[in-house]
Amino acid sequence: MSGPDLRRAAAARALDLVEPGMRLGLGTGSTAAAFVALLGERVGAGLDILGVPTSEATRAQAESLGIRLATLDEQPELDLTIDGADEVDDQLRLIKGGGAALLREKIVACASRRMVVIADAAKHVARLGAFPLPIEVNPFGLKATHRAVEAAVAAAGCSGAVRLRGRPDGKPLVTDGGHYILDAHLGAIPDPEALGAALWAVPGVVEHGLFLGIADAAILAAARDGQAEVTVLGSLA
Ligand SMILES: O=C(CO)[C@H](O)[C@H](O)COP(=O)(O)O
Repeated sequence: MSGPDLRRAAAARALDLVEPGMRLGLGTGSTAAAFVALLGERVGAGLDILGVPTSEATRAQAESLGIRLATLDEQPELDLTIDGADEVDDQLRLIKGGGAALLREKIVACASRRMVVIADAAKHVARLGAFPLPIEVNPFGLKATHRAVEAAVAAAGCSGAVRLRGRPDGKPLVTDGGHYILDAHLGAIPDPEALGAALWAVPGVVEHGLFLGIADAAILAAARDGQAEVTVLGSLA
């Protein structure tokens, strides 16, 4: 059972939540892409839904599959967002932004009545922080913001390096919104709420990848006896 099989199993369970006429937030990343691919098949078979993508990559994929799309300005209230995550804990707190789409992902998730995470069960952790926390920042005054983020991280009881995310050509990665990403390599985040609040207080921080109190449920797929076993954290109702 491979990673793509598990991602597809979680995505297939999420597809059961989709009803005709729904306005859907479409996440970003390989697991969200598995969901969009399955959704595209259903749309091809006649399902009518409206999607709001969380990145240009998801927009391109959904368009290629014939999924009807809108912007969040055209459709500011959504029924359901399905998205992946980099980590999820028992309280449905998430780290997101490994794919650099955290800003649009958080805006879209918060505009949705429900957000459901789909992921390989390996993303389910006892404590957040092994995955580097993405922090989206304005390019203006990067050095000052970088220092202030380091101080905020320390004030929230965390330690570790904060690094500017680069591209393979060595230049900084630029998000769909024209910002940079600082990745905080913390190992563990003892108090995610305190860290989120501390990061929010830093001028230049546009958004951080802690999704706290946003997800309603997580669909997690693990391999068991050669099959994908799906478990649910929270409620899908
Ligand atoms: O937050 C994200 C993108 O910004 C993704 O949802 C997250 O990185 C998980 O991606 P994948 O499903 O490829 O593991």
